[in-house]
Amino acid sequence: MLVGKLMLKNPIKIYEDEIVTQVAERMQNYNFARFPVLDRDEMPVGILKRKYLEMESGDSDVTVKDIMRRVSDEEVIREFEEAYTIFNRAGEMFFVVDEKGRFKSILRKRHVMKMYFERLEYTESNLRGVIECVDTAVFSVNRLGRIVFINNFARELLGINGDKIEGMVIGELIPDVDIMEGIDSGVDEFNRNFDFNGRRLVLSRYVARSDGKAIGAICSLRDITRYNEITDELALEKTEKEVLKSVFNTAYDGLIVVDAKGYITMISDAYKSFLGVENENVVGRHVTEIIENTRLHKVAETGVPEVADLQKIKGDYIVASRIPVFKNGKVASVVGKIMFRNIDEFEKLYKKIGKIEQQLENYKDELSKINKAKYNFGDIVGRSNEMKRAVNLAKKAAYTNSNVLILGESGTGKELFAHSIHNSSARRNKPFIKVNCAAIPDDLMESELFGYEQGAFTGAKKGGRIGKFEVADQGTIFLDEIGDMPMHMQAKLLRVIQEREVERIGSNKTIKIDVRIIAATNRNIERLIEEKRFRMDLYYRLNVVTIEIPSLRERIDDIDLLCRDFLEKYRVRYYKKVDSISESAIAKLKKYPWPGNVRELENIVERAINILDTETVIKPKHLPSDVSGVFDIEDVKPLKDVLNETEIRTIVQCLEVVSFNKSRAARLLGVSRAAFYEKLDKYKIKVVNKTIHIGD
Ligand SMILES: Nc1ncnc2c1ncn2[C@@H]1O[C@H](COP(=O)(O)OP(=O)(O)OP(=O)(O)O)[C@@H](O)[C@H]1O
Repeated sequence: MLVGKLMLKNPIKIYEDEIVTQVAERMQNYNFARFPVLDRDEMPVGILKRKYLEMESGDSDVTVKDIMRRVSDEEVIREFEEAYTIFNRAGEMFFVVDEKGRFKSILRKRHVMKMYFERLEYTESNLRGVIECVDTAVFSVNRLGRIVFINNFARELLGINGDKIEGMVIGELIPDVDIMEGIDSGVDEFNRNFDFNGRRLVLSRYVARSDGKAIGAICSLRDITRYNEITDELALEKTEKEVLKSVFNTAYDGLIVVDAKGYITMISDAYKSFLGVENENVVGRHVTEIIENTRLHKVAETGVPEVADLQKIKGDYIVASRIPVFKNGKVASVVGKIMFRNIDEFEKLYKKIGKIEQQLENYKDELSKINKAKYNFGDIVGRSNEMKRAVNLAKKAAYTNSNVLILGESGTGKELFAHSIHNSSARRNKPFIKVNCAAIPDDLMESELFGYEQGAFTGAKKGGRIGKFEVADQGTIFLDEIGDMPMHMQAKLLRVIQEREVERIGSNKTIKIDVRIIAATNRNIERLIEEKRFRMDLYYRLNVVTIEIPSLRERIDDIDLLCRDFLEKYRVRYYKKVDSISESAIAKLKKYPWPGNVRELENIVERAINILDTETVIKPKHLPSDVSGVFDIEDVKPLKDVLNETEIRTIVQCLEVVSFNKSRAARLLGVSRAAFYEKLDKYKIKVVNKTIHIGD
């Protein structure tokens, strides 16, 4: 502050030659202790104390000069000097003079001090405000390391609060760092990193001095924990950007990125060379300058993606996709991609996809044919009461959703019933899945029925596999030979029936399923339960409806009907002229005990039709000798042939029973797999599409 600003506006002046009594009278109304005295050239000459004025009352010729004290040089100050310079001078009142030394006014030390103090106060409060506002922790300590001032940011960072912080020793708050170290040498210190309560802080210390001596320190602390994290993130982002850049440039197809206004920000080398601008710097140019018929800038405006759009560039059609990229709800950029450089390539691919789709449809058709039930109740031949009862019960069961258990000897038509029930039920248009429990090795049964996830076990197929229950969803699953199901699988099956959900092997997700179960067995299931080889609880779940199919022995009268049916079936199949079966042949058939039931009868009729030559009526001689009991001289065959025929028949029957599972057939026949294959080869027995062919 300059003196001129702080001096009195209207100073009182007394001249040295004035008569004291007159001056005393004039000064009566002014309550000042001292008055400035000037000569008549307006130059300061002395200081007159009021006390002296009052003491001189009667003498009329005493002048001011006689009683004043002479002014010293120290008491004179120029108007453009700094006012604080008076603090080091003696005296309370100072003469302010112009550059020629002429009196301008007076300056009182008290007044100047007050002004400076107010200004200091103002500055300090401003400073505190600023320090509170900065997002840096700031605190100051005295020489002893006690906190003098600390801003809120620092309190927060150091995790301290309360009024008593000022005065605390900083070394107790931050024990790991000696903030006062080297303070006496007056050295400032910058960016000392240290860890504090799991955060990374940076300390800077400025030494506060007075008269060249350290009197304390002002410190700032910055938390760079997040900064360090950001640095790491940035490094990662940089790597990702590099990867993106190289992907961009190695992509076979053309790639381009434009900003929200359509200016190119990235373009792949492949696209540049396609456009013939490989040697130009096109980044930063508007896309319309570089690409013919482009719509990238339009997509930037509309924000609507365009996929597989035809675009003509240099006379060629290309297929382009334009995908907008949004940031905060606005288009930030658009990525353009030429999917195929030439429409011919696209067409080729399109045709290829078309072919694959067609194949897929064919496979789907095949699959639904495989998963379809073939037979209906109309295919079940039988007039006997037992049979009629079984069919009626099956028809009633078809209308419900209940599980069905079909019991009957081998070849009695259990599968035929299962198909018919499904085809008459509301599920008829949904899958019918047959599982032969006897033909699946124990260790594969779970994956076969419930499927597995990719990587569930060594050898598991990529992508996993769907189980039969899932395939049968909404439809029917036919569990044939249920009596052969291993105990551990019975427990799992029971859970599926109760929970109505399956869990693939290797998965912890359950899949809801809606499947009707029809189970069948030719085994005496009650005995299996007694022998603890079949779970009673599962049995009760399955036999909600039990259909018992009579053996052929029990319905001998149906033999005529069945024979007529099979005759018709194989006559058509083999293009043979066959009229009928003779009464005597029927009589023979009715006497036979039929261990193989209807399947055996069907095989015998088929065989008979095959061996008919010119005759058109099947006679006893066309039946196997164990059926006909007829043994003519013509029937006598070399033992070798008989053995061969028996082997062929046994192998064929066995294969049929085990649903053509060769390993199981070999096991049942008690021969090694290799020996079984030799036999198949010897007799030229082949299994094609679940049908047995004998001969070349
Ligand atoms: N009542 C019937 N009417 C017409 N054909 C029948 C009849 N019963 C069985 N068949 C025929 O007999 C053959 C065997 O029938 P199916 O496979 O249904 O018997 P299955 O009891 O399931 O035998 P397995 O217990 O050996 O599996 C089939 O070709 C089937 O068409």
